Amino acid sequence: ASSSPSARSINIMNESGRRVEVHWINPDDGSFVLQSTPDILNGASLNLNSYVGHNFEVRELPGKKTGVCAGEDQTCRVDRFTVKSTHDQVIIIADGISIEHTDSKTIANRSAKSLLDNCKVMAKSQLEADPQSALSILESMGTCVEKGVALEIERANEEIAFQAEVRRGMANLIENYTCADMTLNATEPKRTEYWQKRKVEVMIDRPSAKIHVIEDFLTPEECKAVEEQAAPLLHDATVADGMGGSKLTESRKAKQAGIKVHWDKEAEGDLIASLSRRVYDYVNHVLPFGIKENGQEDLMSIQYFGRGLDDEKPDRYMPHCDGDCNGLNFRTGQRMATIVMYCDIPEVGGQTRFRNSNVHVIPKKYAATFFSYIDPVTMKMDSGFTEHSGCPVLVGEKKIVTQWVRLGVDDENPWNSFNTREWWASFAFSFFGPPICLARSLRTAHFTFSAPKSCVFSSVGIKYTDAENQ
Ligand SMILES: O=C(O)CCC(=O)C(=O)O
Ligand SMILES: [Fe+2]
Repeated sequence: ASSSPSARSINIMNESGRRVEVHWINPDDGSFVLQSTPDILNGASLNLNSYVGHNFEVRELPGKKTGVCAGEDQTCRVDRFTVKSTHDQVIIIADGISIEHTDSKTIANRSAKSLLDNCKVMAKSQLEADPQSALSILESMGTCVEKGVALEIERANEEIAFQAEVRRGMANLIENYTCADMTLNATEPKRTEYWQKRKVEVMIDRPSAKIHVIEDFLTPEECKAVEEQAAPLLHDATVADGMGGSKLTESRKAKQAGIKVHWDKEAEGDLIASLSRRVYDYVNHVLPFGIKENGQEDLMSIQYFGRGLDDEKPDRYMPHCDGDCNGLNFRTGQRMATIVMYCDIPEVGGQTRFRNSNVHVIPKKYAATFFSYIDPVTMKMDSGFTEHSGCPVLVGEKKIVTQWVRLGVDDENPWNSFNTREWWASFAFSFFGPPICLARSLRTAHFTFSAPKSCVFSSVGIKYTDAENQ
């Protein structure tokens, strides 16, 4: 039951000075069902598992010695509450059996108020001591509030960091189990919307992290067009080996090919151009950036081939973020959204998993997973909720088309003029080039141009990665 989205765990605290009991009010017939055995003594609390919208009645009980209640004319006082949709609800039964319904918002308000009250007291006593000191009082009031707020934020950040670490640790542990669990159902959406008559399942909707699954995003014909253009260009997905070349990587095992979009043929209905247009239309439907195709990366055809259930090194894409997911500021020209479109679905494996969000997408033919990792208001990047993986493909083939979407690119500043931080660092090094890189670039003469910039200087922690390899 606790997995139902309307399930809420509520904490009832008795601060009334009296003994009370709590009844659930059955909406069908209005009958009362006692929830508290034994009675809740003053100072005690009760934890209830309930659902949003459920109603409860709190009743004062007669004193054990006096045999009567403390209300007017010895009446037993009652109050009611309804379970709200907020999480961490705390019901406080206060003096006079009056119910205070608190949650994270009211608790925050309360702590803000007490912070301010403390500062006011300080200011007041300062003012009494020296009525002429208004300006300096204003200053110390400001400092007082600032200190208090900073302390609160620091505490909250510490808590967030702690929780994130626990969450990451658990996600690491369960990655392989969840990919291997073929009985695991696709995650239930938070809500369903429609876009151009297509069903959109909203999986998470945070300011800096959104994940949508869109049905029938592309057509069989569009898939075929991409596949045909990809066929002669397919190559192993690689990352730089740090020695001036590239190598196969454990983190990403698949074939891929960049798919150029012929925008000049858009007007005549070119399939790939109209698919690409739809991608940008969707991005602009979700994000307020007015993204254009100019300067963006090509579409990417990625193909995973199953080699059987006991393949020890199956095609897969290990957990990664497509752009920055460090919670820091967006950097111009970098990726901030992705659409993964599913053309061919494997028989076993190949789910797209967002392990930190517990979002598990079982690909459907012609559907797409959209995710964005930027808060368009603060321009801060996601802090890991959109980290994702393509689970091992064991039986059958998985063919997807991915568009990594950047912000801040145009014809004059195309995506490959930005590249990553690491690229710039190693590019700078390529002019001075430590001996090992120079030697390498001489040895592989035909790679002289590209070799130096792929040098890895692990001793100084600089690594070359190109956009494709993220
Ligand atoms: O294969 C998948 O489901 C995920 C692909 C992916 O992560 C990407 O294309 O960036
Ligand atoms: Fe990815």
